[in-house]
Amino acid sequence: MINQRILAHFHESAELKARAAADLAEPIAAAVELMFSALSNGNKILACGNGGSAADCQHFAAELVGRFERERLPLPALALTTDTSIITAVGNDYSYNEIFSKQVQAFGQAGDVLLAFSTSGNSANVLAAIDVALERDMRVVALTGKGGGAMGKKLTEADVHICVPHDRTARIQEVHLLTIHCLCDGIDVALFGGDAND
Ligand SMILES: O=C(CO)[C@@H](O)[C@H](O)[C@H](O)[C@H](O)COP(=O)(O)O
Ligand SMILES: [Zn+2]
Repeated sequence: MINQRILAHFHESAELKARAAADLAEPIAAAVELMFSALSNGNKILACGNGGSAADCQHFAAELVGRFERERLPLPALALTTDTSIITAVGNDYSYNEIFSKQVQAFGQAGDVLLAFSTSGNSANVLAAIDVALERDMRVVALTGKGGGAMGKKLTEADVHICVPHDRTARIQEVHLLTIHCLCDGIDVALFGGDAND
């Protein structure tokens, strides 16, 4: 019984990844271009999301500040999910919906990129962060699922929407993680050309 369920998880995840590749290659490539151009201009990437997506933000920032597969200088990426003092103060004194938007107000500058994760596309604190980012002339790379929700409707032509074609949060998150690695690889290739494994 449990083995059947495990097999089903693996099959569903593999099937989604294979099916989504064709749809997502283009927006992921656009996101690499947008991020590389921002980094090349001295701008930075701020990342926000809740729960599993908070972990995705930290995973991405770690690979940019540390490294992905190749040695290189640290790149400026900041997860807005890690400072418990800021998160608890803003959550307590204002509202949980403002825990990311206040940080975008504090750290975001024109030309920076907001990497916004939400599997539903409907998390209010991520939506508020996008509002502030757009007000500040930042670009947004949105990783969503379930049709993109309210986030999909907020984005402009200058932003990038990577929407996983699935309705199950766990499956969407699994494709988001693969996407993070594609973004890191794309940035390394833009910096150095070729591929570490060529
Ligand atoms: O990791 C998971 C589920 O796999 C959860 O922690 C999940 O991230 C949380 O329920 C989030 O609050 C969902 O928010 P969102 O993806 O809809 O923005
Ligand atoms: Zn999860």
